Amino acid sequence: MIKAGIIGATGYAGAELARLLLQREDVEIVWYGSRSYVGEDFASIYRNTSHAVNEPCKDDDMAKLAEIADVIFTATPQGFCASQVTEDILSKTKIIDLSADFRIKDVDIYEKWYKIKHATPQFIGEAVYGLPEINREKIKGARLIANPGCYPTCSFLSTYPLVKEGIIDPNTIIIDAKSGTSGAGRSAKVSSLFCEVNESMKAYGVAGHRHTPEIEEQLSYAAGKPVTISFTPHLVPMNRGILVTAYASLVKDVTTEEVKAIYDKYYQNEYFVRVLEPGLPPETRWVEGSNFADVSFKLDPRTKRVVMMGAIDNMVKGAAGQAMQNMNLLFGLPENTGLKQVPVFP
Ligand SMILES: NC(=O)C1=CN([C@@H]2O[C@H](COP(=O)(O)OP(=O)(O)OC[C@H]3O[C@@H](n4cnc5c(N)ncnc54)[C@H](OP(=O)(O)O)[C@@H]3O)[C@@H](O)[C@H]2O)C=CC1
Ligand SMILES: CC(=O)N[C@@H](CCC(=O)OP(=O)(O)O)C(=O)O
Repeated sequence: MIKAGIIGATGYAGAELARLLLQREDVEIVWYGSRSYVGEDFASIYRNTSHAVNEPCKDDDMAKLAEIADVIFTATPQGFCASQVTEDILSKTKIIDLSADFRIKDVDIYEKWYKIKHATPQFIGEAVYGLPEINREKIKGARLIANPGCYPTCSFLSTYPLVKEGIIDPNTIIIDAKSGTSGAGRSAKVSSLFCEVNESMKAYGVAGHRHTPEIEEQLSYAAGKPVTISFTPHLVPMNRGILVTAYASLVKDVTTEEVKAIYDKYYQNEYFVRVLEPGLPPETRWVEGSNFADVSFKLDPRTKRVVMMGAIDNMVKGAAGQAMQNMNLLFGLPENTGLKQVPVFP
């Protein structure tokens, strides 16, 4: 039995993780961590877990949790995990951090984009970027996993094969992304209110969203050289889902069949990445509630560009599902254990 603790269980990502972990016979959730609801029944906050959970929320004491948990998930705001982790904790348990604290290798870049001082930069080097499709072997032996951001997961999976194969000029990549409102978390903010979001759409974080350096870093590894991209996220009036439409200039003449063969080369053995027929646009509704990432592309000979597209559920492949995929790897289990859900529709 894997004993798992969730700090930040009362947030959207943490509660989604609890929902996924509760379906498993081989995992026991030993800690539902919270800031605001300590002592209150978790199932009274997330009533979808009534009859499945009979536990009060606990605090966010990572050191205490490390004494009893085989794995700790931190689904907490930026800065929390970095402020808590110690060598002692890492010697007793494994940490999967859903925040951005350990995703970016250059601490100066992290501090510049997140506008907070990193409390434990000594652990950044050993943290493994938890995108299993790319870093599977490294993840298996890690103590500290940096679970990727939702936009970076979808952006990277959509563009990676063509960057890796040198088919496109990576410095011409423009990523247009849309997210459902759950991506903004559960805490009260004017920008997340019903009347602010419903029946409207807007770009935000234009030319400055903090996921930009995370996407650039991962694409730079794939390209083998520094990559600078344009990334514009949009907030759309739906609960879940991320849709990416990315554009880049082709550097050689390629056919649709050749590009499809490249996507298949990288993803045909990936359970969670579904390469659609060329030109068939991914839709968020076909991945909702699942850990799947649907990707596709269309060549545009007129502009000599390719349009790369992807869809994920921000709460699952973009957060909790990917975290559980990483946990499976850490514990030597088949990667899709507990994650074979067919997407919900309608
Ligand atoms: N939502 C999403 O789609 C995704 C989120 N993430 C990341 O996951 C993390 C959680 O996001 P999300 O669930 O959306 O956020 P929420 O705002 O919904 O939840 C935040 C959680 O952290 C707790 N918390 C708040 N402040 C503190 C603090 N100072 N110290 C400790 N715990 C605290 C909250 O406790 P309480 O409410 O009990 O006070 C709550 O459980 C973030 O780092 C986010 O960037 C990553 C990918 C996707
Ligand atoms: C719609 C919305 O607001 N989305 C969030 C992304 C949340 C997330 O996954 O980002 P991190 O894990 O990197 O914090 C945002 O743009 O900040």
